[in-house]
Amino acid sequence: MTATSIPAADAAAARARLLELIKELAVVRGKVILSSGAEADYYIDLRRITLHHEASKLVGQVMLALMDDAGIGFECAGGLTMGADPVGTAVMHAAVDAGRPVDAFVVRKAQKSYGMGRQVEGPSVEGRNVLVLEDTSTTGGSALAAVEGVRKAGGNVVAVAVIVDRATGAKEKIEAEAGVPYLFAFGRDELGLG
Ligand SMILES: O=P(O)(O)OC[C@H]1O[C@H](OP(=O)(O)OP(=O)(O)O)[C@H](O)[C@@H]1O
Ligand SMILES: O=C(O)c1cc(=O)[nH]c(=O)[nH]1
Repeated sequence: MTATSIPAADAAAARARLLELIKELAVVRGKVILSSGAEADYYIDLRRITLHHEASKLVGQVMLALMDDAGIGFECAGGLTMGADPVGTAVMHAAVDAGRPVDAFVVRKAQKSYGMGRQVEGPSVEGRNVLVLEDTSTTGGSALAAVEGVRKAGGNVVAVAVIVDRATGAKEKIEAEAGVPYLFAFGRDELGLG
């Protein structure tokens, strides 16, 4: 299996169609309160994409191609529940379709106090190369919480990747605090939000 598992033309077509769908379905203009408590002029509701019958598969293909293009390999993919959950499973399915046994995982916001008492759910990430995913990032706080949870569980975080970057400092913060590369599939300029 070569590093690039999705043919370039297919990856480009998937990216173009996903961009169309994000613009059509996920971009909401108007005043909104964000997860951080800050106010913004627009919201990108990527749950309308990651849980969409057509877009979900494209998310997996686009994020896998993003990592392949950067030459970053990984064995597990996931992030902080819940925005990251369908991104992780989409990447898992795209990787498996390409013959690569990538597992997905979910980082709980708090460790479970009963049952297995885990914060990171799914096949173990211990000793494995882990890609931390998000649908989007503003302050980078959610992605950093996921990185912390994965590291506590013994995973080796190789990168953080998001579908849409809002250009609000998440890249700088994550790269400085987590010490791993931050990649994104689409910038806000491409969504007409620059
Ligand atoms: O970079 P940040 O400032 O952390 O903001 C980005 C986060 O905000 C949204 O999730 P939200 O916190 O609304 O929770 P949800 O995933 O449960 O919807 C989004 O899915 C990211 O996880
Ligand atoms: O910062 C956030 O809370 C946030 C921004 C955004 O565009 N989309 C989203 O789901 N969350």
